[in-house]
Amino acid sequence: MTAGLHVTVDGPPDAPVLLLGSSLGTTGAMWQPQVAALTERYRVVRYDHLGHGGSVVPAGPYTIDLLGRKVLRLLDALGVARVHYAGLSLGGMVGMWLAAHAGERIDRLALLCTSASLGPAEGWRARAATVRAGRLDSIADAIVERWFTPAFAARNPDTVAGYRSMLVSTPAAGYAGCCEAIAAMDLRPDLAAVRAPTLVIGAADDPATPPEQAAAIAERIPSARLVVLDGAAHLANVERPEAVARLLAAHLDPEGVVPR
Ligand SMILES: O=C(O)CC1=CCC(=O)O1
Repeated sequence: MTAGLHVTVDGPPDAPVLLLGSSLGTTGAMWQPQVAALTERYRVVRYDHLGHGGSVVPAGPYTIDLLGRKVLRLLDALGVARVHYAGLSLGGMVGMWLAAHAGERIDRLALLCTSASLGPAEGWRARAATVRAGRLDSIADAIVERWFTPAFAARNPDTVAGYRSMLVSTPAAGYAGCCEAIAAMDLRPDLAAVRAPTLVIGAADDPATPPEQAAAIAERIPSARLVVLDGAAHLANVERPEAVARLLAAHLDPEGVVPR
């Protein structure tokens, strides 16, 4: 645990740091499909959001600002001045906040299956209340159904079960606190301040943060490029592991060799 956040670090110690932020109800383990490819060139640091995985669990509600400031404290504690950052969904929301509010710390940015404003707020507050009442398990199937396409889920029942298990292991206060952060979030006015070269990845079959949300982010960030992946729902890095690894590698090092 560093600065209250659980981190997993892989890759060469002297390589540039790539910080990975995961989605609501997952941990840094969510990024496992990309770790082998990305550690060829980067020191890959995966952190668990506040209230998730092995990180500390304050009572909440949280805000995106609070989640972002925790990441800045993490970078300070790790002694890292500047990083590349890739985040999926909630991880992307924190990434937008970091790039807008601490742009000097973010080199290149990748935002996957995320949104700058994800209403309706009442829905997120109702989900937080359900989870605070101890009923995350009762809504887990409906949540996970949006993470994977039906075809992928039919072919990979064990993978889906593993992610469901990650979801229901999330501390209730942490999950609810992050739902409340999303309810209160509007990052749209911040996006014009993002200076980092940015890759925005949407997924054609993502019902949680549909590709229109990715397009809306890319329109507002001055140096953004948009890619929409087909054959994937919300956890596009799990359904399209090689495609996501290649897109990230090419974006982070445009002059470099893209992994096979
Ligand atoms: O799990 C969901 O409901 C979809 C989602 C929204 C933000 C996030 O990180 O995941």
